[in-house]
Amino acid sequence: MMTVETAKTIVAESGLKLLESKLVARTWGNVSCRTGDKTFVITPSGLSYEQMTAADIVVYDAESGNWEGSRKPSSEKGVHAAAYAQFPDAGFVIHTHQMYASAIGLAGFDRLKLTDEEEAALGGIALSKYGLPGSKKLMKNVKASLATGAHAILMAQHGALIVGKDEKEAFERAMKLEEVCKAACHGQPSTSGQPTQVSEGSALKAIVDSLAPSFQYLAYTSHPATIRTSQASAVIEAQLDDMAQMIGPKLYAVPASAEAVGKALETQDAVLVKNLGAVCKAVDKADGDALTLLTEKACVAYLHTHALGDFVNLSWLDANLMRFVYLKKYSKKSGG
Ligand SMILES: O=C(CO)[C@@H](O)[C@@H](O)COP(=O)(O)O
Repeated sequence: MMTVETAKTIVAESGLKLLESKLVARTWGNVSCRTGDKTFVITPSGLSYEQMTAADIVVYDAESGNWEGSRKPSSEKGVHAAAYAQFPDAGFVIHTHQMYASAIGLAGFDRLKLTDEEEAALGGIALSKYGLPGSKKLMKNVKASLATGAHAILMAQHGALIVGKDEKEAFERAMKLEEVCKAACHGQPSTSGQPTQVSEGSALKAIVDSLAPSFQYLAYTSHPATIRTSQASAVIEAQLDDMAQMIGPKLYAVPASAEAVGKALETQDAVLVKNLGAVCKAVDKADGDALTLLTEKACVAYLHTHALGDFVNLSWLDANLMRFVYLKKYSKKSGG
């Protein structure tokens, strides 16, 4: 078993790897490494990965529920503990909000056709029922899925939990999971059977440039899924936790004019711009990058569930509760 200090260093570095590989946005997701039969080290709750160091990593005792560290442990420590309890040989656990696994976690899981090699590489795959992030209900549902023997869990309407014997295996499984889910995802506009008008990036940029003086920071994206969704619907509802939290219960599409986009951004943090993509109102580049990634993911998820005719919107209460908690609490944590 590696030393606690070594484990803390690996976990801090893995958090940044999670962000850089776009398996998460902002401070979502979490990483842990086993240090004993009932103990592991885990990332703190709500801290940005760019500034995270080994000193921020928390030592958690799953038996007593006690923890040591200068920061509170991840709110998802329960699902990590469940993974280590289920698999004695588990050495590393990551929770992601990865795009395509999140889409398949919404719909189409029963249509996944994995080869024997893919199934073996993942260590088995299962879909767990929904529970609010950090809740006992979520932990119970993930625990039930882990009990099937699967090491890759799609957490419905949330993300994924991946278990490995070490960091290398856990990350390889996360990337393999994204690969097989992307292949099965209908959120790629080209598979939606309709032509996608590739945006005139300059038209979107012209709108952003004209609005820039009125906002602290504007980010934008012309990801094909945002264009396709802007053409398909005037509003989409949150199907995934992190959209509800960082964008809100609804994402609206408005006409491609500076006036319409500017007006929408007075009350919304992200807006789809018809035929062009999406614009996000942020405090800085990191915030803007997170918002554009979540907007792209929400659109991929919408196109996927729309193609399968299987919408799974979050309940009004859950979506608004997560938005409230995010604005009042979680969004304030990033800097520690
Ligand atoms: O979605 C959430 C938090 O809202 C969690 O599942 C996770 O992604 C991030 O939680 P922590 O920052 O680790 O407490």
